Amino acid sequence: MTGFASSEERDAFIAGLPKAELHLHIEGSLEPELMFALAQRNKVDIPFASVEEVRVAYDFSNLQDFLDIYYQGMGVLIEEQDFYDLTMAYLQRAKADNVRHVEIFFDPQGHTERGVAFETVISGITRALADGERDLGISYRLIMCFLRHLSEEDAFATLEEAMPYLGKIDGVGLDSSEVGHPPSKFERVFAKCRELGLKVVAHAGEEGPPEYVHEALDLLKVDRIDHGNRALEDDTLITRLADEGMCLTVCPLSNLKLCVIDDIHDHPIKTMLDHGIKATVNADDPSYFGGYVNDNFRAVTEALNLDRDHLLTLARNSFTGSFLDEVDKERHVAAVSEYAA
Ligand SMILES: Nc1ncnc2[nH]cnc12
Ligand SMILES: [Zn+2]
Repeated sequence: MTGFASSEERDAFIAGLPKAELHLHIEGSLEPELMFALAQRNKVDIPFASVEEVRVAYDFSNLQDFLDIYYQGMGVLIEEQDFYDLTMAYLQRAKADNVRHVEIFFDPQGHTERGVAFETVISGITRALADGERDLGISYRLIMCFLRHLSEEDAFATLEEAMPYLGKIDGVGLDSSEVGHPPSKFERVFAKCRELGLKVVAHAGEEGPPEYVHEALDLLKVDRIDHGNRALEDDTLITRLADEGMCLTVCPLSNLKLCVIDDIHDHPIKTMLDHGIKATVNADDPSYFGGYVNDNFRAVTEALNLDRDHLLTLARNSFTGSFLDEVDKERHVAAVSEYAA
Protein backbone atom coordinates (compact mmCIF):
# COMPACT_ATOMS: atom_id res chain seq x y z
CA MET A 1 0.00 0.00 0.00
CA THR A 2 2.42 2.68 -1.21
CA GLY A 3 1.91 5.98 0.48
CA PHE A 4 -1.42 5.19 2.14
CA ALA A 5 -1.73 3.86 5.67
CA SER A 6 -4.91 1.94 4.90
CA SER A 7 -7.36 1.22 2.11
CA GLU A 8 -9.81 3.59 3.87
CA GLU A 9 -7.28 6.42 3.67
CA ARG A 10 -6.62 5.64 0.01
CA ASP A 11 -10.33 5.56 -0.85
CA ALA A 12 -10.95 8.80 1.03
CA PHE A 13 -8.14 10.48 -0.91
CA ILE A 14 -9.68 9.34 -4.21
CA ALA A 15 -13.17 10.38 -3.10
CA GLY A 16 -12.05 13.92 -2.26
CA LEU A 17 -9.84 14.41 -5.30
CA PRO A 18 -11.25 17.11 -7.62
CA LYS A 19 -11.49 15.58 -11.10
CA ALA A 20 -12.94 15.84 -14.58
CA GLU A 21 -14.41 12.97 -16.56
CA LEU A 22 -13.56 13.07 -20.27
CA HIS A 23 -14.73 9.70 -21.60
CA LEU A 24 -18.31 8.91 -20.75
CA HIS A 25 -20.98 7.70 -23.16
CA ILE A 26 -24.20 9.03 -21.71
CA GLU A 27 -26.14 6.06 -23.10
CA GLY A 28 -23.67 3.83 -21.26
CA SER A 29 -24.77 5.33 -17.94
CA LEU A 30 -28.26 3.85 -18.32
CA GLU A 31 -28.66 1.83 -15.13
CA PRO A 32 -30.90 -1.27 -15.30
CA GLU A 33 -33.36 0.33 -12.85
CA LEU A 34 -33.88 3.33 -15.14
CA MET A 35 -34.00 1.01 -18.17
CA PHE A 36 -36.93 -0.84 -16.58
CA ALA A 37 -38.68 2.38 -15.53
CA LEU A 38 -38.38 3.84 -19.06
CA ALA A 39 -39.43 0.56 -20.70
CA GLN A 40 -42.60 0.73 -18.62
CA ARG A 41 -43.15 4.46 -19.14
CA ASN A 42 -42.71 4.15 -22.94
CA LYS A 43 -44.28 0.70 -23.31
CA VAL A 44 -41.14 -0.72 -24.89
CA ASP A 45 -40.36 -4.44 -24.64
CA ILE A 46 -36.97 -5.39 -23.23
CA PRO A 47 -35.64 -8.95 -23.27
CA PHE A 48 -35.05 -9.05 -19.50
CA ALA A 49 -37.40 -10.04 -16.68
CA SER A 50 -35.46 -8.45 -13.82
CA VAL A 51 -32.58 -6.17 -12.92
CA GLU A 52 -30.64 -9.30 -11.90
CA GLU A 53 -31.16 -10.81 -15.35
CA VAL A 54 -29.82 -7.62 -16.93
CA ARG A 55 -26.69 -7.70 -14.81
CA VAL A 56 -26.11 -11.37 -15.68
CA ALA A 57 -26.33 -10.47 -19.39
CA TYR A 58 -23.51 -7.94 -18.93
CA ASP A 59 -20.84 -10.59 -19.32
CA PHE A 60 -18.85 -9.60 -22.38
CA SER A 61 -15.90 -11.19 -24.08
CA ASN A 62 -15.20 -8.34 -26.49
CA LEU A 63 -16.33 -4.89 -27.62
CA GLN A 64 -18.95 -6.19 -30.09
CA ASP A 65 -20.67 -8.34 -27.42
CA PHE A 66 -21.11 -5.19 -25.38
CA LEU A 67 -22.18 -2.99 -28.28
CA ASP A 68 -25.00 -5.39 -29.24
CA ILE A 69 -26.52 -5.03 -25.76
CA TYR A 70 -25.71 -1.31 -25.52
CA TYR A 71 -27.65 -0.47 -28.72
CA GLN A 72 -30.53 -2.64 -27.55
CA GLY A 73 -30.54 -0.95 -24.13
CA MET A 74 -30.83 2.55 -25.57
CA GLY A 75 -34.09 1.51 -27.25
CA VAL A 76 -36.00 2.58 -24.11
CA LEU A 77 -34.95 6.21 -24.66
CA ILE A 78 -37.77 7.84 -26.61
CA GLU A 79 -38.89 11.18 -25.14
CA GLU A 80 -36.95 14.33 -24.39
CA GLN A 81 -37.57 13.73 -20.66
CA ASP A 82 -35.91 10.28 -20.96
CA PHE A 83 -32.67 11.88 -22.17
CA TYR A 84 -32.97 14.47 -19.41
CA ASP A 85 -33.47 11.81 -16.72
CA LEU A 86 -30.58 9.74 -18.05
CA THR A 87 -28.19 12.70 -18.08
CA MET A 88 -29.32 14.07 -14.71
CA ALA A 89 -28.88 10.64 -13.08
CA TYR A 90 -25.30 10.54 -14.38
CA LEU A 91 -24.54 14.08 -13.18
CA GLN A 92 -25.82 13.30 -9.68
CA ARG A 93 -23.63 10.21 -9.59
CA ALA A 94 -20.66 12.24 -10.88
CA LYS A 95 -21.24 14.84 -8.16
CA ALA A 96 -20.95 12.09 -5.53
CA ASP A 97 -17.51 11.25 -6.98
CA ASN A 98 -16.39 14.90 -6.75
CA VAL A 99 -16.36 15.33 -10.53
CA ARG A 100 -16.14 19.07 -11.27
CA HIS A 101 -16.30 18.98 -15.07
CA VAL A 102 -17.65 16.45 -17.59
CA GLU A 103 -17.19 16.01 -21.33
CA ILE A 104 -19.82 13.53 -22.38
CA PHE A 105 -20.38 11.61 -25.60
CA PHE A 106 -23.72 10.93 -27.19
CA ASP A 107 -24.51 8.65 -30.13
CA PRO A 108 -27.23 10.41 -32.19
CA GLN A 109 -27.26 7.68 -34.85
CA GLY A 110 -28.28 5.14 -32.20
CA HIS A 111 -31.46 7.18 -31.77
CA THR A 112 -32.24 8.73 -35.14
CA GLU A 113 -32.10 5.31 -36.82
CA ARG A 114 -34.92 4.26 -34.43
CA GLY A 115 -37.02 7.27 -35.38
CA VAL A 116 -36.16 9.49 -32.39
CA ALA A 117 -35.52 13.05 -33.57
CA PHE A 118 -32.06 14.60 -33.18
CA GLU A 119 -33.79 17.58 -31.50
CA THR A 120 -35.35 15.31 -28.84
CA VAL A 121 -32.00 13.77 -27.98
CA ILE A 122 -29.92 16.93 -27.80
CA SER A 123 -32.59 18.95 -26.06
CA GLY A 124 -32.98 16.45 -23.19
CA ILE A 125 -29.24 16.04 -22.73
CA THR A 126 -28.38 19.75 -22.82
CA ARG A 127 -31.30 20.72 -20.56
CA ALA A 128 -29.92 18.35 -17.92
CA LEU A 129 -26.34 19.57 -18.46
CA ALA A 130 -27.44 23.19 -17.96
CA ASP A 131 -29.42 22.28 -14.82
CA GLY A 132 -26.45 20.26 -13.57
CA GLU A 133 -24.12 23.22 -14.00
CA ARG A 134 -26.54 25.49 -12.14
CA ASP A 135 -27.57 23.10 -9.35
CA LEU A 136 -24.56 20.81 -8.95
CA GLY A 137 -21.76 23.13 -10.08
CA ILE A 138 -20.53 20.69 -12.75
CA SER A 139 -19.34 22.39 -15.96
CA TYR A 140 -19.58 20.50 -19.22
CA ARG A 141 -18.77 20.02 -22.88
CA LEU A 142 -20.81 17.87 -25.27
CA ILE A 143 -19.23 15.59 -27.88
CA MET A 144 -21.25 14.05 -30.71
CA CYS A 145 -19.93 10.66 -31.80
CA PHE A 146 -20.17 9.11 -35.24
CA LEU A 147 -20.76 5.36 -35.25
CA ARG A 148 -17.80 3.98 -37.20
CA HIS A 149 -19.56 0.78 -38.30
CA LEU A 150 -21.88 3.03 -40.35
CA SER A 151 -20.80 4.75 -43.56
CA GLU A 152 -19.04 8.04 -44.22
CA GLU A 153 -22.23 9.13 -45.95
CA ASP A 154 -24.23 8.44 -42.75
CA ALA A 155 -21.71 10.45 -40.76
CA PHE A 156 -22.04 13.41 -43.17
CA ALA A 157 -25.85 13.16 -42.95
CA THR A 158 -25.61 13.21 -39.13
CA LEU A 159 -23.36 16.28 -39.27
CA GLU A 160 -25.95 17.93 -41.50
CA GLU A 161 -28.69 17.15 -38.95
CA ALA A 162 -26.48 18.58 -36.20
CA MET A 163 -25.90 21.89 -38.02
CA PRO A 164 -28.76 23.80 -36.33
CA TYR A 165 -27.43 22.69 -32.92
CA LEU A 166 -23.72 23.38 -33.37
CA GLY A 167 -23.97 26.02 -30.66
CA LYS A 168 -24.59 23.19 -28.21
CA ILE A 169 -21.93 20.79 -29.53
CA ASP A 170 -18.28 21.30 -28.64
CA GLY A 171 -16.68 18.40 -30.43
CA VAL A 172 -17.09 15.20 -32.39
CA GLY A 173 -15.85 11.70 -31.64
CA LEU A 174 -15.66 8.30 -33.28
CA ASP A 175 -16.90 5.19 -31.49
CA SER A 176 -18.49 1.73 -31.94
CA SER A 177 -16.84 -1.32 -33.58
CA GLU A 178 -13.20 -0.40 -34.09
CA VAL A 179 -11.56 -3.27 -35.98
CA GLY A 180 -12.28 -3.02 -39.71
CA HIS A 181 -13.38 0.62 -39.39
CA PRO A 182 -10.14 2.62 -39.33
CA PRO A 183 -10.02 6.37 -38.72
CA SER A 184 -9.14 6.87 -42.43
CA LYS A 185 -12.78 6.03 -43.27
CA PHE A 186 -13.79 9.34 -41.64
CA GLU A 187 -10.94 11.59 -42.75
CA ARG A 188 -13.17 13.87 -44.84
CA VAL A 189 -15.96 14.21 -42.32
CA PHE A 190 -13.47 15.05 -39.57
CA ALA A 191 -11.81 17.65 -41.82
CA LYS A 192 -15.23 19.27 -42.23
CA CYS A 193 -15.82 19.20 -38.47
CA ARG A 194 -12.46 20.85 -37.80
CA GLU A 195 -13.31 23.53 -40.37
CA LEU A 196 -16.50 24.16 -38.39
CA GLY A 197 -14.36 24.81 -35.31
CA LEU A 198 -15.28 21.61 -33.50
CA LYS A 199 -12.82 19.75 -31.28
CA VAL A 200 -12.11 16.23 -32.52
CA VAL A 201 -11.44 13.01 -30.63
CA ALA A 202 -11.54 9.35 -31.62
CA HIS A 203 -11.55 5.94 -29.99
CA ALA A 204 -8.31 4.34 -31.16
CA GLY A 205 -6.18 1.46 -29.96
CA GLU A 206 -8.91 -0.02 -27.76
CA GLU A 207 -9.12 -3.23 -29.84
CA GLY A 208 -7.64 -1.77 -33.01
CA PRO A 209 -3.91 -1.82 -33.84
CA PRO A 210 -1.37 0.98 -33.20
CA GLU A 211 -1.77 1.95 -36.86
CA TYR A 212 -5.26 3.25 -36.01
CA VAL A 213 -3.73 5.54 -33.38
CA HIS A 214 -1.32 6.86 -36.02
CA GLU A 215 -4.27 7.44 -38.36
CA ALA A 216 -6.28 9.23 -35.67
CA LEU A 217 -3.33 11.59 -35.13
CA ASP A 218 -2.25 12.06 -38.75
CA LEU A 219 -5.52 11.89 -40.67
CA LEU A 220 -8.18 12.98 -38.19
CA LYS A 221 -5.78 15.35 -36.39
CA VAL A 222 -7.41 14.54 -33.06
CA ASP A 223 -7.19 16.69 -29.95
CA ARG A 224 -7.40 13.56 -27.75
CA ILE A 225 -7.25 9.80 -28.11
CA ASP A 226 -9.95 7.74 -26.40
CA HIS A 227 -8.42 4.60 -24.84
CA GLY A 228 -5.10 4.32 -26.74
CA ASN A 229 -4.05 1.14 -24.90
CA ARG A 230 -2.46 -0.48 -27.94
CA ALA A 231 -0.30 2.59 -28.62
CA LEU A 232 2.07 1.06 -26.10
CA GLU A 233 2.94 -1.64 -28.67
CA ASP A 234 4.70 1.00 -30.79
CA ASP A 235 7.74 2.86 -29.42
CA THR A 236 7.43 5.70 -31.92
CA LEU A 237 3.86 6.28 -30.75
CA ILE A 238 4.84 6.28 -27.10
CA THR A 239 7.44 8.98 -27.74
CA ARG A 240 5.11 10.95 -29.95
CA LEU A 241 2.17 10.90 -27.53
CA ALA A 242 4.42 11.98 -24.68
CA ASP A 243 6.21 14.70 -26.70
CA GLU A 244 2.97 16.14 -28.04
CA GLY A 245 1.27 16.11 -24.62
CA MET A 246 -1.56 14.14 -26.19
CA CYS A 247 -4.26 13.27 -23.67
CA LEU A 248 -5.45 9.65 -23.50
CA THR A 249 -8.84 9.03 -21.94
CA VAL A 250 -8.28 5.63 -20.39
CA CYS A 251 -11.05 3.41 -19.00
CA PRO A 252 -9.72 0.65 -16.73
CA LEU A 253 -12.90 -1.23 -15.76
CA SER A 254 -14.13 -1.03 -19.36
CA ASN A 255 -10.84 -2.60 -20.50
CA LEU A 256 -11.32 -5.40 -17.99
CA LYS A 257 -14.99 -6.07 -18.85
CA LEU A 258 -14.31 -6.03 -22.61
CA CYS A 259 -11.23 -8.27 -22.22
CA VAL A 260 -8.85 -5.64 -23.61
CA ILE A 261 -6.79 -6.76 -20.59
CA ASP A 262 -7.01 -10.12 -18.82
CA ASP A 263 -6.38 -8.84 -15.34
CA ILE A 264 -6.61 -5.41 -13.72
CA HIS A 265 -3.03 -5.94 -12.49
CA ASP A 266 -1.98 -5.80 -16.17
CA HIS A 267 -3.60 -2.43 -16.77
CA PRO A 268 -1.20 -0.12 -18.69
CA ILE A 269 -2.11 3.21 -17.06
CA LYS A 270 0.92 3.30 -14.77
CA THR A 271 3.20 2.48 -17.71
CA MET A 272 1.59 5.33 -19.65
CA LEU A 273 2.34 7.74 -16.79
CA ASP A 274 5.88 6.40 -16.49
CA HIS A 275 6.39 7.21 -20.18
CA GLY A 276 5.17 10.77 -19.56
CA ILE A 277 1.90 10.27 -21.43
CA LYS A 278 -1.00 12.44 -20.30
CA ALA A 279 -3.34 9.63 -19.23
CA THR A 280 -6.66 10.15 -17.46
CA VAL A 281 -9.11 7.82 -15.67
CA ASN A 282 -12.69 7.52 -16.90
CA ALA A 283 -15.71 5.21 -16.68
CA ASP A 284 -16.69 4.85 -20.39
CA ASP A 285 -20.04 3.05 -19.86
CA PRO A 286 -20.38 2.80 -16.09
CA SER A 287 -23.66 0.94 -15.87
CA TYR A 288 -22.37 -1.81 -18.17
CA PHE A 289 -18.87 -2.07 -16.77
CA GLY A 290 -19.61 -2.04 -13.06
CA GLY A 291 -18.19 1.24 -11.96
CA TYR A 292 -18.19 5.03 -12.05
CA VAL A 293 -15.05 7.14 -12.16
CA ASN A 294 -14.00 6.68 -8.51
CA ASP A 295 -14.49 2.91 -8.85
CA ASN A 296 -12.06 3.07 -11.76
CA PHE A 297 -9.58 5.12 -9.71
CA ARG A 298 -9.84 2.66 -6.81
CA ALA A 299 -9.38 -0.37 -9.05
CA VAL A 300 -6.12 0.83 -10.63
CA THR A 301 -4.79 2.43 -7.45
CA GLU A 302 -5.13 -0.84 -5.59
CA ALA A 303 -3.96 -3.13 -8.40
CA LEU A 304 -0.99 -1.02 -9.50
CA ASN A 305 -0.04 0.49 -6.14
CA LEU A 306 -0.49 4.03 -7.37
CA ASP A 307 0.60 6.65 -4.85
CA ARG A 308 -0.65 10.17 -4.10
CA ASP A 309 1.54 11.70 -6.80
CA HIS A 310 0.13 9.36 -9.45
CA LEU A 311 -3.40 10.25 -8.40
CA LEU A 312 -2.68 13.97 -8.37
CA THR A 313 -1.13 13.69 -11.84
CA LEU A 314 -4.19 11.83 -13.13
CA ALA A 315 -6.48 14.50 -11.65
CA ARG A 316 -4.41 17.37 -13.13
CA ASN A 317 -4.33 15.58 -16.49
CA SER A 318 -8.12 15.38 -16.47
CA PHE A 319 -8.29 19.17 -16.38
CA THR A 320 -5.35 20.02 -18.63
CA GLY A 321 -6.59 17.43 -21.16
CA SER A 322 -10.09 18.89 -21.12
CA PHE A 323 -11.63 21.40 -23.53
CA LEU A 324 -12.04 24.00 -20.79
CA ASP A 325 -10.65 27.51 -21.32
CA GLU A 326 -7.11 28.05 -20.06
CA VAL A 327 -8.30 30.15 -17.10
CA ASP A 328 -10.65 27.40 -15.94
CA LYS A 329 -7.99 24.74 -16.42
CA GLU A 330 -5.64 26.76 -14.21
CA ARG A 331 -8.33 27.22 -11.57
CA HIS A 332 -8.99 23.48 -11.41
CA VAL A 333 -5.30 22.56 -11.44
CA ALA A 334 -4.83 24.98 -8.52
CA ALA A 335 -7.65 23.20 -6.69
CA VAL A 336 -5.85 19.89 -7.16
CA SER A 337 -2.63 21.41 -5.78
CA GLU A 338 -4.54 22.82 -2.83
CA TYR A 339 -6.00 19.36 -2.21
CA ALA A 340 -2.48 17.93 -2.23
CA ALA A 341 -1.22 20.43 0.35
N1 LIG B 1 -15.82 1.45 -25.17
C1 LIG B 1 -16.41 1.77 -26.33
N2 LIG B 1 -15.73 1.59 -27.47
C2 LIG B 1 -16.30 1.89 -28.64
N3 LIG B 1 -17.54 2.35 -28.76
C3 LIG B 1 -18.26 2.55 -27.65
N4 LIG B 1 -19.50 3.01 -27.47
C4 LIG B 1 -19.75 3.00 -26.16
N5 LIG B 1 -18.69 2.56 -25.49
C5 LIG B 1 -17.73 2.26 -26.39
ZN1 LIG C 1 -15.79 4.83 -25.11
